[in-house]
Amino acid sequence: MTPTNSAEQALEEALALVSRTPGSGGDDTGGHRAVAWPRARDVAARAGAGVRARTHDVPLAGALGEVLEASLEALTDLPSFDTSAMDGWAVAGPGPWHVREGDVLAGSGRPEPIADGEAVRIATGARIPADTTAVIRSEHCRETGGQLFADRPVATGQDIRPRGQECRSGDLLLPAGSLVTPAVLGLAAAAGYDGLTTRPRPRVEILVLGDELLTEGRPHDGLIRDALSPMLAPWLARLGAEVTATRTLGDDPAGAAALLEAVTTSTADVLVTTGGTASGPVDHVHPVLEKAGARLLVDGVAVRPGHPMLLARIGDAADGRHVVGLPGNPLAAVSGLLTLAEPLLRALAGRRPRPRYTAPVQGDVPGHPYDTRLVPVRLDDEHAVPLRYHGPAMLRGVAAADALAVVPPKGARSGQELEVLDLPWASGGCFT
Ligand SMILES: Nc1nc2c(c(=O)[nH]1)N[C@H]1C(S)=C(S)[C@@H](COP(=O)(O)OP(=O)(O)OC[C@H]3O[C@@H](n4cnc5c(N)ncnc54)[C@H](O)[C@@H]3O)O[C@H]1N2
Ligand code: MOO
Repeated sequence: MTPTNSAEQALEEALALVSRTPGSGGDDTGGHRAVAWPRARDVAARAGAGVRARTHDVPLAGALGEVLEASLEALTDLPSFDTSAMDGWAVAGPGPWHVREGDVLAGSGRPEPIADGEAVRIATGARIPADTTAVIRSEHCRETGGQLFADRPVATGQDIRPRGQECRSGDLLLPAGSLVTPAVLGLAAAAGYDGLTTRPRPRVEILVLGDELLTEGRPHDGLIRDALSPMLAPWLARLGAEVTATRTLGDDPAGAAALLEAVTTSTADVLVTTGGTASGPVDHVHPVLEKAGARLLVDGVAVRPGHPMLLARIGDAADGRHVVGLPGNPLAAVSGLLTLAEPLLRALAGRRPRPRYTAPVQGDVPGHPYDTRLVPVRLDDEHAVPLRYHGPAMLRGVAAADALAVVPPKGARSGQELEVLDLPWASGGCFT
């Protein structure tokens, strides 16, 4: 073919540079370049950790799901004044007490000091009048004839939360590196913060490759619905990414040129591509990466499904951007998300690796001779229960799943403990 425009010319040049095809996935080993599944995750995590950290100052609500760049130190004592822990009466000295008119309410100014032998009605959260010796809950006393009588012994200091009980101004509340959860937002607000300094979410651009993809209606005439665009943006957001765009590119030269353009000029921290990772006639990902001077960090993983997945870096380790190439088969793409995208994004966001855990599998699970398998499972109280419809092109199993079980090469016996990768919505691990 003679290139007819610059896009085609760029593609021709890219293809001319290719000296190899990706790991020949049709063989039993997943191709000689395939790395073991645990190593692929490790490489992805290290790649993310090697990138120079960015920080930003955000209003509290914007920090949810991000990681604290600096330690969180209290800007105030907590509580910041002596506080009533109950609705009832502030009293001074031994009873019975003479009832003073007026209520001491939460949020009001400094109350008058209380005289010895006096009681004043007080609300939970109100400032304790000076010289108060105890608070008596309303259900533990009676008021008659302007006098207050306690129904039970009164201990000095009872139901008073003293200033600084939880922390003093300047105390370390949380170390740098902590994940900002809803509870952390609450604590930060209580401690006087309006905003936080955090690591921003990694920005991700999604490029869905394929000529056969429909964006609406039913499949027809050899065309199929694009199952990945609707799935990937929310999934990546649950993994902690800020998804800047999802674009669909054709398998034609213009699509390849657009891919090259995105790989070389995108401002996203991570480009996630789908499809085009294998060795078909229009599988452009490898040639385009080569043309862009990308360095392949992972080129095929010994995992089923998903073995043609790849991870590449554009630029140097500290300031570079990454490309995660997900295979086009939808469950294979999920496998790539959990194998490469998740550890990479966690590390870029400054988050710790996810805690590992295992569950005993229900029933024998066949294995691949050499490769790890990721199998959709439901989690009941005791077991990981493998689901049907786990073929590379199927989403039916994973859509009903809580997690993917990691089945080692050669399979697992019933009851064997398998590592379990929670799906983000099942574990609630990210707050988006
Ligand atoms: N000769 C070989 N052929 C293939 C190999 C191999 O090793 N040697 N590996 C197979 C495996 S395994 C996978 S996985 C796929 C990976 O293919 P690509 O990443 O190049 O993806 P495509 O060829 O573009 O598509 C594969 C498959 O997925 C469907 N697809 C693609 N995008 C979408 C989407 N957005 N929504 C729904 N379905 C999508 C596409 O129609 C194809 O059916 O390669 C095998 N071949
Ligand atoms: O490995 Mo492919 O990823 O089986 O679908």
